[in-house]
Amino acid sequence: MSQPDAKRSQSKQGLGPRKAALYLLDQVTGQGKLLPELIGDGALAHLPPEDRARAQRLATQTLRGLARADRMLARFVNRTPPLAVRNVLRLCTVELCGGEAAHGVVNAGVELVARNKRTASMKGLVNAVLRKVAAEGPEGWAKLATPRLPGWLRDPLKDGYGPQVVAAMEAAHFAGAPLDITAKADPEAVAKALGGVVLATGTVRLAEAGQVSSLPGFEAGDWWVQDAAAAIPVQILAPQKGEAVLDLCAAPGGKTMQLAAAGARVTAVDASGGRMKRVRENLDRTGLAATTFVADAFAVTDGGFDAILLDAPCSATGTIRRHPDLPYAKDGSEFGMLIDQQARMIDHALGLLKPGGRLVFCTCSLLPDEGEVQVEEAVSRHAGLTVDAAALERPGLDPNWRTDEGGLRLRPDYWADQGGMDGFYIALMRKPA
Ligand SMILES: C[S@@+](CC[C@H](N)C(=O)[O-])C[C@H]1O[C@@H](n2cnc3c(N)ncnc32)[C@H](O)[C@@H]1O
Repeated sequence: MSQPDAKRSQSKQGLGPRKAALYLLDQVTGQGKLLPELIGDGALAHLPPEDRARAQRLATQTLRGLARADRMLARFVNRTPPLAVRNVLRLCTVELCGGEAAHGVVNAGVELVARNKRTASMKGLVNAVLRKVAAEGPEGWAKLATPRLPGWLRDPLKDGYGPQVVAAMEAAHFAGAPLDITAKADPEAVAKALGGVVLATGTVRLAEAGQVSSLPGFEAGDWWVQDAAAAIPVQILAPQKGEAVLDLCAAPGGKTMQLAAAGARVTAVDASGGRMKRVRENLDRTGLAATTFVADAFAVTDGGFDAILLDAPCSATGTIRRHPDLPYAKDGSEFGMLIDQQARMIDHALGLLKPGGRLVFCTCSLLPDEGEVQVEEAVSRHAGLTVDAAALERPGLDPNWRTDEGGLRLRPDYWADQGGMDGFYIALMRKPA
């Protein structure tokens, strides 16, 4: 077969997207890589747009259902096969149990294993196992337990919240997430144009999204994608027109745009040049203004800001609904470094505030050590520093979400009947005048 013919035949069988999805799965589960990194590095660049979207969807769905797929496969496989074969079985199990036609999926699974010299000898096993999975189908799948988080994350979360809350978080992770949007000016008008609903905090939510860049108002810069929880830190900071606000870890810029849209004079800093490029593109698209710098936060020495937003680098464990790769790519070994860096960033940010200035510290983490504990400890390190719990009295923010030290704890299992929200921690601190 000539090369173009071979490509056409692969695409017809759906092998191209599945092969690419498998590459992503192997890299996440075997090499600890994150999907956005892999995709950013061009892992899917060789595919046409439709196949690219399908590959990404397959990898994401497989990771979201991975623990459940393993549970089903354990009934039909005696000895754990090598990772490359296991991932073919997982991918096909998720497809079969999602209602895909058995014939095509089983054939594709066998073909994928057969094409690889290292796994070809296992095609008989794959065929036999996938036929059994196909017989179970969506009904058998629905009877299995909700996928659990791996122990490195489940254990600290159980310590922080108890087993019932962790189970509710896991159910929210498994349910996935809708598309959330922040309107530059008019949420009602954006919701009407996109067929979405306006949530109590002002975020526009769409149940079905499709291609984001082709939605009405994207090109015109009327809105940007931002989880409902991620939109709350700037609401709590409540930037005023003309205030000098520093966004210390700004990329890709969702919060920078909120600050600019409120009329603040925004300085946006991020250590990553590549990510800061996205901030500039986002500002250009939305016609909003901010001064941008690529710099380490600790290298920023010009202070006197009215307010600072510190959306600190963290474990990102609050974003698993949207990033099911995270539990499999990470292992918790970064926690200590991140917690130490967050504390130092809080101290540095306080030095850049004018007397009486406000600092919002937030992380998209579920770990109290990256939230509640950071603020408690900051207050004990800095005489006169206060936490302003009154700043949390805002539309849509349930008083039950408040924490003892005066912050706000958001969890993926909140608003479960409306599609959930990312996990976040947010607190507004005031420097003494
Ligand atoms: C949670 S993300 C920020 C998200 C952003 N605020 C938004 O709403 O779009 C954390 C950011 O911190 C940046 N970062 C990590 N270490 C940094 C440092 N030492 N100085 C400045 N930025 C840093 C990362 O590049 C990343 O973009």
